[in-house]
Amino acid sequence: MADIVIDRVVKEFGSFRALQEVSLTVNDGEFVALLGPSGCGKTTLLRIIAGLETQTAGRVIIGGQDVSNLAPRKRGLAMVFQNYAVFPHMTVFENVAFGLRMQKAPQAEVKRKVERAVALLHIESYLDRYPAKLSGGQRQRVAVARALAAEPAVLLMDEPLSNLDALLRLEMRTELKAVLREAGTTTIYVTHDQTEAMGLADRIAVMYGGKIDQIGSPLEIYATPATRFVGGFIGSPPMNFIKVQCSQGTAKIGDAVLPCPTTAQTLELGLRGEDAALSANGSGIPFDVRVVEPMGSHLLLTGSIDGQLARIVAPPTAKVDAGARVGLTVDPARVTWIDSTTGCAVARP
Ligand SMILES: Nc1ncnc2c1ncn2[C@@H]1O[C@H](COP(=O)(O)OP(=O)(O)OP(=O)(O)O)[C@@H](O)[C@H]1O
Repeated sequence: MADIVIDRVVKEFGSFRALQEVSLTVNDGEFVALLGPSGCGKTTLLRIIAGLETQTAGRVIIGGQDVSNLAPRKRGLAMVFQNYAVFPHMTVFENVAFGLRMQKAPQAEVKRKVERAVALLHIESYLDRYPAKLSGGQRQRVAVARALAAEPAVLLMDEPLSNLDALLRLEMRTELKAVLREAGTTTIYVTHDQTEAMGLADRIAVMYGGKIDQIGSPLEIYATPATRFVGGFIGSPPMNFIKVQCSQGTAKIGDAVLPCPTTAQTLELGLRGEDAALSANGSGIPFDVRVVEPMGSHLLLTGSIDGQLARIVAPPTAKVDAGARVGLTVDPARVTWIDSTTGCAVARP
């Protein structure tokens, strides 16, 4: 079993607390993405799991063994980091074969596994080259191939696709998911790209300010964000937050009436742009359209609801002009209610 338990891990750099009692369990064979904005502590947490950084408090347990104080190479894991460290004095073939050679794998097996990994990463034509003669993206692919070839039980990755162009990135993402699933590799993957996290991960841990704000499946964190931060960070366009007056369990916005929770003093309506529909007769929540952007698959409408910024997604052929006031209908079962004071979601009524 290669499950990973992160138990109340704290990391301080001088007086700055980069991680605040982070706990997380990654099941055997599971793919968990650590997602969050720059500086939220993703890389620090990954480096602590790898043993490249020492935690101030807390424990890391891999496959039932407390590895908190073990050297990185004794933790039985493979890593791919952003700076794609490859050995400059080795050819691509020898770089990719490195882990297998360390395992003393027979030559035929080394050849077979290297061939499979390089084919996957589309670097088979560079096998005899040295890293100095490769582009940054190619070197990054060598680093990923090297980690995959050794078929590790645990794989840690920090933005491994960040230097690739958009199309290759999409292709690699799909391939990586297929390969890791097939191999049953337990993976922790750091990214600030929500599309990458949503596409790859079984579960996503959304981090903010040295803490995990929410952990859940991509659909869970999209449909039921636990905090204002998660709602605004996940989804495109980001969730809209509209301050509303709530009285006796109902909120009135224009001629729309929504049931609202009574457990919070001040509330914000969290509304996904794609969960609002243009009403046929202009009734519902009034939305003042300022800019219309035809995106091909949809129209992105930016404007305001009750003077507050909102972005709404409309069908590509909808007839909407900048400057118009339109009405929006929403399904009360699809909105999120946020307690303005705490920034946390409260249960729908
Ligand atoms: N060696 C260090 N000394 C002091 N502060 C550090 C050190 N390493 C990281 N930090 C701080 O800890 C916080 C978390 O850094 P970390 O690199 O984990 O963030 P991140 O979420 O991975 O960001 P990015 O996506 O930009 O890499 C940041 O505020 C960073 O400035």
